This record gives sequence, C-alpha cells and structure tokens, in this order.
Amino acid sequence: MTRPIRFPSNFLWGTATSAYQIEGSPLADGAGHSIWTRFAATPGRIANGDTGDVACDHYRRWRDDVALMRQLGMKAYRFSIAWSRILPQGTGAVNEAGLAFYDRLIDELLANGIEPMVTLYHWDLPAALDDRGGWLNPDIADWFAAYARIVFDRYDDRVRHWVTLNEPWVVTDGGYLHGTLAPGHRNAYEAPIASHNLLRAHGAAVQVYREIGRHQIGLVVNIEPKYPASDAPEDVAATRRADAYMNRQYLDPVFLGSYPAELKEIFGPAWPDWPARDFDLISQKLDFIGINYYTRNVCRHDGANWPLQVAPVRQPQATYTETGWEVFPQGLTDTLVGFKRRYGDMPVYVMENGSAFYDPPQAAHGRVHDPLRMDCLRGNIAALAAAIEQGVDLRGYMVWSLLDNLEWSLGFAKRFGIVHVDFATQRRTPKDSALLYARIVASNGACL
Ligand SMILES: OC[C@@H]1[C@@H](O)[C@H](O)[C@@H](O)c2nc(CNc3ccccc3)cn21
Repeated sequence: MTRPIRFPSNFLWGTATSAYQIEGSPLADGAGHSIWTRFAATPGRIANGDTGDVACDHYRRWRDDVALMRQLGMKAYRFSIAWSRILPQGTGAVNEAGLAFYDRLIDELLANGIEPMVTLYHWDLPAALDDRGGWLNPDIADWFAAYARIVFDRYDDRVRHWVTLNEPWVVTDGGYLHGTLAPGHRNAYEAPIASHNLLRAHGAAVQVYREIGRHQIGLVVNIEPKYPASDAPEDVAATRRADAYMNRQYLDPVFLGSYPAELKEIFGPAWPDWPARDFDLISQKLDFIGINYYTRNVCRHDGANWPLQVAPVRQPQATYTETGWEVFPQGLTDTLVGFKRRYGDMPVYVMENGSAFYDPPQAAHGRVHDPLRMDCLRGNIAALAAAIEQGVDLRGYMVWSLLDNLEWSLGFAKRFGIVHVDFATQRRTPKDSALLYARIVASNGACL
C-alpha cells in the first residue's frame, strides 16, 4: 500500500497560458504591434504560416474560458498581460481599452473563485521598443518598470501573485542566440547583453512592487536538470556547463548575486564585465520562485557543438513528446529538491508543466483520448508529492496549458492543451487529461 499523497490544504492547482498564444485580436482596441505580430508576419518564421491573429480567440471568448476553468474546478489561472495592449508604443500613452480587458478577465476569475496569477512579460515585447533596441538597450529596465507600475496600480487590489518575466533563458537563447524566436537574432555578443538586461528589468519591476505592492512577486524560470551521460571528466564538465548556461545563469544572480564562472568560459570575449551595482538590482528579495519543468537533459561533451560544446544523449527506453522532450518526472523532483539545496527554503510554484502529444481525432461523444498526456500528468504530480515529502515548500502547480494554442514558431500543430481546441470552429473539448486533472484537483492530489 503506497502512502497517500499529501498536498497542503490551500495548494493552488491551476493552468497556465500566455497572451499571444491564446488571445487573438492582437491589434484590437488600440493595441500596438509586438515582436510576435511582426515575427508571425515574416514568411517562414512560424510553421505552416500560422499566426496569433486569431489563436484561441480568447480576447473575445474569455468569459466562456473562465466558465470552463470553473467547470474543471480550477483554483488558479496563470496568464500574461500583453504589454502592447497597455502601452501600444511600449512607453508613453496608456491604452485604457487594454487595461479594461484585463480588468474584466480578473474580475470574472475572482467571481468564479479562481486566483489570478499574472505574468507581466511572456515574450511579446512591443515592436516600438524593439525598434529602440529592445532587450539590448539598457533603458529597457526603466521602460519595463514604468509598464509594471501602471499594471500594479491597476490590478494589485485583486491580483496577489505577480510574475515579472517568463523564462529569461528562452527569451535570450531563442530570440538572440539561435534566432528561433522573436526577434530572431543570431548573435553571441547580443545574447549575454539581452539576458543581463532582462534580469535588470526584473529587478527594477520588483523595486517598484516593493514601493506600491501589497502581495507577492516572483520570477519564472525554465529549469532542465542536467545529468552526465558518463562519469568521464569531459562529460561531467559538459554537464556542468549546460547547467550553468540554462539554469544557474538566472538563479545564481537572482539568489546569490553573481553569475556562474562557467559563463565567461562559454562566451569568452562575448561575455562582458558587468557593473557590480547591477547585481544589487537583480538580486532583490523575491516572495516566491516559479519553475517551469518539462524535461531533463542527459549531456555528453561535443567539441563541435557551439557554444556549449555539449550534445544531448537520447534515452532509448524513454517516452518522448511531440516537441522531442523526454518524459522524466524524476527530474521534476530533482529540480525542486535541488533548488532548495542550492538557494534555500522559499515558496515555490511549478508555473508550467505539460506535454505535447498527437491527439487523435475526436472519438465518439466528443471525447478526446490522450493517454500519454494523462500518464505524464500522473507522473509529474507524483513527482511533486515526492518533493513535498523532501521538505520543498511547494505552493501550487499550473498545467501547461489550459487550451491547445499557438506553440510559438512551431505553430498550432504542437498541442499542449488539456482542452482540445478546434481552430476552425473554436470549439473547446476537455480531453481525458482535463477530466483526470479535475479529479486530482477535487481530491487535492489524493486520487492519482
Ligand atoms: O513549449 C511549451 C511552453 C510554451 O508554450 C510556453 O509559452 C513557454 O513558457 C514554455 N517554456 C517552456 C520551457 N522550455 C523550452 C525549451 C526550449 C525552447 C522553448 C521552451 C515550454 N514552454
């Protein structure tokens, strides 16, 4: 008989989305262009020519989507605010219609007993700011802090959990090093600058929140635990570089006040000497850390693989998702316990966890059978319980994602939703994984 799984009585079970991936109507009611409306309009940047012009049409269907969350018994909902709906030019004139949209959404969530958890930045930088250098311009810390102040002033009476940035690593690696995400740069000298300015902007927003905020603020990072393919010294060193580059590059400056030494080794002359004062700004005390977990990496040395000299080692017995990620729930436990060991005890939310699998056409009676996603969900929630048993102060868990949505450059084909979206009709159909998650939430994790 396995011991029952214990979650805190006020554990926040929910789902997560982001503005550009679900809202549609990106330019409605005075909103300005973002780097993603621009990227999507560039031929070849998004698979199949997909765009966020309609997406899940959430900008118009938000009330029904909140009703769907209520029907599933969700306790919380993590979403992002589109900066360019609030400040169409990124700075300057405020767009009241944009503020009003999120007012309505937040009020509807609260009216349905669902806790709003708001991300200020989930990758959709106003295009006008990109024209001024975007994350490469040090002034962006002030631009972001000014945007944050407007949003805190408007919603902090109702929003109790704020996230400054979603995944600075992905913004930098995808947007500035490999060019796979907006704004599509490929430049090893730009990447560290963008990354550092993201962290400066994060710190500037936290400073503003400490002036005017009454609740909690944190950062969301994606963590992929790294495991050496062998105990050969070059594989162990490669694993250390990979961990420094993806994971510790963000957590160390925020919680320890300095970058890992490996980054100078990785970037060489492209790694600047940062002013010490920046780390006072970056390492503002946080109320929680948000961790997005999807997979792990098994690493080996590969001298030809720029810039990390690391190559992933596929695990022959493992299940892999449609995005090529190994299903490895133990990595979630290791990530949460590892965070506590290195950075200390603080409230933790898993702010994204999910999987993309091919979903068969809808079965009879409108059911969508997704057994692989259900297995992934069960395994990851059991992994949470294991972390709690090891003393992690885990406060909540958000499944990525509520809805099938625009998977950035991969388009609509990669479906992460626990609710199926027929993009031709916008019909929503809870998948079997949504029905399973609803049961898990209703039993506070007991019925896995
Ligand atoms: O890819 C699924 C989601 C994505 O839809 C979210 O907007 C984003 O927050 C998100 N972050 C990850 C973490 N991993 C990752 C690794 C390489 C490229 C992109 C994301 C997965 N996801």
